[in-house]
Order: sequence, then C-alpha cells, then structure tokens
Amino acid sequence: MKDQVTENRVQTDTSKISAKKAQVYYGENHAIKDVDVEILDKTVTAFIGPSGCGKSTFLRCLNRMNDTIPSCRVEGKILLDGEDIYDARVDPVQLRAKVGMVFQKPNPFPKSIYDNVAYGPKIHGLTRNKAELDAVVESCLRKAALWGEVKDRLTSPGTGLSGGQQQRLCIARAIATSPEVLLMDEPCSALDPIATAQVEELIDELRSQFSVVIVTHSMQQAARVSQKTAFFHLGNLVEYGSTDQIFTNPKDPRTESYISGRIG
Ligand SMILES: Nc1ncnc2c1ncn2[C@@H]1O[C@H](COP(=O)(O)OP(=O)(O)OP(=O)(O)O)[C@@H](O)[C@H]1O
Repeated sequence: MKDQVTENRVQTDTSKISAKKAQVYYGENHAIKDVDVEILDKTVTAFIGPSGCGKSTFLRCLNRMNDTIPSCRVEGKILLDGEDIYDARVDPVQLRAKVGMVFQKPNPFPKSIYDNVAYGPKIHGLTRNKAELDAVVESCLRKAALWGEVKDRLTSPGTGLSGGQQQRLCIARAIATSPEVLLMDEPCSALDPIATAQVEELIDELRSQFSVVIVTHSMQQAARVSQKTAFFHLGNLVEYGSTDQIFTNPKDPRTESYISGRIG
C-alpha cells in the first residue's frame, strides 16, 4: 500500500493517546465536538485546519492545559497509555511532565539558560546531585541542538538568546522531564526560516524517542515534519490519516478544499 511505502519511517502503530468522544466547551461555545482519535507513539502528528477550528483547544486537552481556563469544560475520555488523564487521582503537574508543551511564542523563564533546563528535573526530583543535573542539562541542550551555541554562557539569562535559540531552549526545557509526548502549538510561527528549519529537524529527531503533536498553519510544514495529519473544521475532526494520504488523496471534500486553499 502506498501509505506504507511513504510512511516507512513511522516506527510504531502503538497508540499513545486515545481520545474518545472528546468534547470541549468554553461556556456555551462547543469548541470540540465528538473527537475520536488515536495519537501514535514515536510519530509526529500534525493538527491542521482553518483559524478557530479548535486545533489548539484540542491540543491543550491532551495535557489538561485547559484546566487553567475557568470557562472551559472537557467531556468524553482522553487516555494516556489507557489511563484517563482527567481522573481525579491524576496530578496535572505530573501529567504535564509526561506530556510536555512548547508554545507559539518562546517563553523562557527569567532565569539562566542552565536553570531553565534544570527547573523541571529539580521540581520533579529527577536527579540526585549536581553532577547528574549537569548531565541532564547538557544532554537536553544537545538534543535541542543548542549546546554548542550556549555551553560557554550557561549562566546568562535565557531571555538574552535569539528567538530561534529561545525556542530551542524551551524545547530543551520541555524534554528535561523525559516526557512521553511533546505537544507543540505552532512552535515555529515566531521564527525565521533558518530557525524554523532547525526546529523541524529537531522534531524529526525527537520522534525517535516519543510522540510529537504539532499544531501548524503551514501545510508545507505539516507535510515536511509529520507522518500523520488530523484536519479539523468547525470543532470537528473531519479527517485523520497518513500525511501523504491527507495531502494527496483526501477523502472528505472539506479537507480537499482546505488543502487546495479554498477554505481557511
Ligand atoms: N481561552 C478561551 N476562552 C474562550 N474561548 C476560546 C478560548 N480559546 C479558544 N476559544 C474558542 O474556541 C474555538 C477554537 O479556538 P482555537 O484557538 O482552539 O482554534 P485554532 O484552530 O487553534 O485557531 P488558530 O489557528 O487561530 O490558533 C474558537 O471559537 C475560539 O474563539
């Protein structure tokens, strides 16, 4: 099958996150309607769709980031490895260490480069001593392709880096808690083409370790970085499939209209 040929880099068909009849409301506004989807492990999944269709809202459901919005209500089930993440026993802070997030605008803490990355391992007690923490910081900065540029100024403020470097620092910070899933909400929208290419390359490397979900407005980016694509429209998940199939042979006329530029 064509899917399998073009998708030969997908390493697994194991489901990492399952949404079952997921609904999200902001007060009366029904923003996500009946979404069923399986997000695969060690795969990059792109969420695409016109502005306001609910991509970010659905992304934020996956690590309970919507909990911070008072008017927001989530119904249905979101399971991480089969466990309901909305169960009362789940601690959202622990959940967000497992399901990390990188935002549209780089948002380093007003701390040193070192402390930005060390923060998560410290608060979650993931290292036993300074040497271990140093090793985690170095390894995450290396994975984020930033080590070479910052190794001589680890004590300088993270906010003093360029936009692209700040975003890679935020990625290093997000991976420092050894997440199983990384959620990225338009991570390149504030970056220039060179920084975008670096982050895209990084995304491709990260998926050998965990599942990555990326919201993007750029169909070119979705095609470059993802193996699976979900197309949202007016709060509905209209179509989900291999990125190749979605872009070359969409089944739903709404997907076709969007990818050919007729809606959005
Ligand atoms: N914090 C919020 N409070 C109230 N309504 C919200 C909030 N965030 C999003 N919404 C509403 O939910 C719907 C989906 O918005 P969302 O931001 O998830 O869409 P999106 O597809 O990510 O859009 P964009 O591509 O423009 O970022 C919209 O009707 C929006 O107005």
